[in-house]
Amino acid sequence: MTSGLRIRNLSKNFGGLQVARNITLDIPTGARAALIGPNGAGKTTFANLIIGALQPSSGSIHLDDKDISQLPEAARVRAGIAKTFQNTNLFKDLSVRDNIRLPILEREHRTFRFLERYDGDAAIEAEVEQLLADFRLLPLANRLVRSLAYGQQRLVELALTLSLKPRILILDEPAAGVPSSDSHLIVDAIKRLPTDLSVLIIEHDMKLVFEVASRIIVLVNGAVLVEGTPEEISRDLRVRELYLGAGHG
Ligand SMILES: Nc1ncnc2c1ncn2[C@@H]1O[C@H](COP(=O)(O)OP(=O)(O)OP(=O)(O)O)[C@@H](O)[C@H]1O
Repeated sequence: MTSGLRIRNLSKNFGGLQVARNITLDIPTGARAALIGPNGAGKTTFANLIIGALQPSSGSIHLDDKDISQLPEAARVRAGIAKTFQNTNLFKDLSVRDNIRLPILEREHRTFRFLERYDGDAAIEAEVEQLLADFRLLPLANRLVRSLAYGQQRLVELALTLSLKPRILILDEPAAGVPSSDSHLIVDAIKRLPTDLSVLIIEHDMKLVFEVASRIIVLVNGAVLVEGTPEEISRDLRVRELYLGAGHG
């Protein structure tokens, strides 16, 4: 049995436009992989194929030897594949703690009415407090999300995603919009993610990529140009050409 994500000959066409070309990749359990490439290379499309927001034109995706290629998005979340919540999913006028509690209640199929007091459940509350602690959010737990700095809001998104208990986590531009003075918050949080979680980071910020990734996949025109360790990638002449040329993505 192969543990982790196994992608074979994955292709996607939009009409005549081929945006994923025969992508073959393994993302083993515990991997810290980054997907980089110029604008329009197909990174978001690839992430959407993995989470099931898009169905492939051909090829397969296996998670621990289970073929998930045809599963819809919700079933893939249940199988353990999650992409970070986007800022728009946060309830800005609720506290950080309430925001983190909501997806856990939803996961546990508990009903929660906004205007009623939630009477608590020890196991759920313990999980909420653990996530707050894991993401160093305890000092901010009672603050309204609206009042947080953007980088702190992105940490709340990460904590929310972890409440889904994923096995594969896709971070789509986790530092986008975060001022460089706060990007260490994101880097530190990624470094502290559970070691048995596989992480795929799609990111334009090369400094962040080189700080957290142990494998880098370079996508160009929907195809894998090269895959390797950060050292191999930084030495690769084709990658250097790509990034020294115009259209740095
Ligand atoms: N739903 C769609 N229909 C048609 N073409 C699409 C669709 N979604 C994406 N594309 C095209 O697929 C190509 C890859 O886009 P994609 O957004 O995946 O690239 P990307 O590498 O994520 O780019 P960026 O770094 O700019 O976010 C682009 O040419 C884009 O215009």
